[in-house]
Amino acid sequence: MADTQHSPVYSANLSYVSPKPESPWGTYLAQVDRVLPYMGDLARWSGTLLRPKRVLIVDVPIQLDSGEIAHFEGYRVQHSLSRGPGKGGVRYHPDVTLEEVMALSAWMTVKNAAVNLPFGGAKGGIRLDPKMLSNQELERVTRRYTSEIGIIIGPQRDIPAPDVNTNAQTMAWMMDTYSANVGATTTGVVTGKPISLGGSLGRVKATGRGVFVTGREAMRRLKIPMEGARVAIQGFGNVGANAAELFAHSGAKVVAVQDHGGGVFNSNGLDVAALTEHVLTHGSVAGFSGGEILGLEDFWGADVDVIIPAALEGQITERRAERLRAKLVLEAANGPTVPGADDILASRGITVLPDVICNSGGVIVSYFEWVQDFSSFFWSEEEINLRLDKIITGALHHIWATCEKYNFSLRTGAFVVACERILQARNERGLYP
Ligand SMILES: NC(=O)C1=CN([C@@H]2O[C@H](COP(=O)(O)OP(=O)(O)OC[C@H]3O[C@@H](n4cnc5c(N)ncnc54)[C@H](O)[C@@H]3O)[C@@H](O)[C@H]2O)C=CC1
Ligand SMILES: O=C(O)CCC(=O)C(=O)O
Repeated sequence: MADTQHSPVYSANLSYVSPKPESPWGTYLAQVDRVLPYMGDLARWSGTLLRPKRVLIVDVPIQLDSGEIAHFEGYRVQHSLSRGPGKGGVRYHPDVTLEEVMALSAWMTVKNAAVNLPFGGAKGGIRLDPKMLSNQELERVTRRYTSEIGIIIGPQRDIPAPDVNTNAQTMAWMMDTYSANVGATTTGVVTGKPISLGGSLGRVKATGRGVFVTGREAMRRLKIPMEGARVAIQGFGNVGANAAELFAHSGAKVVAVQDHGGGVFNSNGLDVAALTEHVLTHGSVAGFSGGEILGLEDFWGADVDVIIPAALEGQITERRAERLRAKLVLEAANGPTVPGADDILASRGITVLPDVICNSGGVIVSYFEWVQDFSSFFWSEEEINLRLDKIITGALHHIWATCEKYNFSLRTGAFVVACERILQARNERGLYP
């Protein structure tokens, strides 16, 4: 499956960002560029994809434990509201920028449409290093950020969720602050909450589960046996660790893992449960005694069948794409592959299962949580996992069939299916006044 080289033609020339081709927003533009020629008359709405609907930058001041006042820059971007309320996570990271959040929100729009959820796309973030803040400081920053973005979020407007360095506790603080500000307990304003506050069973593991389920289906199609398959994973947080557990449980061998602190390798397969325990106590896979040290770049050249980037954007560069030995890349992270690397992987016959389908398990179960909160009727974990499996495999097989029919890469096929739905909705809504 292949298509043409990436060279952005369409650009919205926004005054507030100047993306580089390999930056997250530049990557997103190159991906859209590739599908607009297939949109027919709907392409007249291309600006809907190339411009975020709403961009909010907020100053988040808090008092530190020392008594000092600190200011953090926060963002909430609603890329599209054409198919429903905004939906997408909130990231805490020292490298968060407006441009990154724009790209992440746009990928949410595409993801939600690719799996046909009734949402637009949004994302938020605060530029901070959570390791440098106490739990009390994190709570203060979360509550103040929620109040600042409170003017644009809400259960029918835009529903945040966890992403990198945020979790169920962060969502509980957000839900409580929003509820206090509007004067009513509003569980549906965020998803990924603790179960006791209207959270859904299965949400914590949902993204990793979706990566495993889509990976399993892709492996079947590519005739890569699960039993004994060698797997490498970058990122051992919520997504990477849960995906690792499911692959190991199904007979695959997780031989290489890398996180922000270092890498570990064991050709017989790492003990995933012991590694998870090690990360809980030490904060990183570094120093794990059940494997050898694996160098930063050696991770990308590891002899594996499947490689799973589950950390940050832009990790599979052109140089790393030349080194990869895997047959299949499962994009658990958002935007892990730069456009030039996509072309190299395609020319080397390496299949890339794109983020917008591969990591959609999280937002699918967030959708279930939102629905359960509205009806105050909660489902069993078994029911949730079955419904997740059905939606994600149905979406994957539809996209795969589209790719086979038109000779698209899986990324282009997923974008074609999703963008058609987004632009169709926009077209049918029309312009007002
Ligand atoms: N949490 C969720 O439900 C969803 C997350 N994602 C995406 O999955 C990815 C991971 O998210 P989470 O697991 O939630 O975050 P997390 O905060 O739980 O874990 C992040 C992991 O990435 C590692 N990491 C950070 N910088 C790194 C670097 N420079 N090199 C190697 N590893 C590095 C960290 O050590 C950690 O293991 C992100 O791209 C996120 O946007 C996508 C869909 C949903
Ligand atoms: O669960 C959600 O609403 C969004 C998760 C997310 O941020 C993502 O899929 O990248």
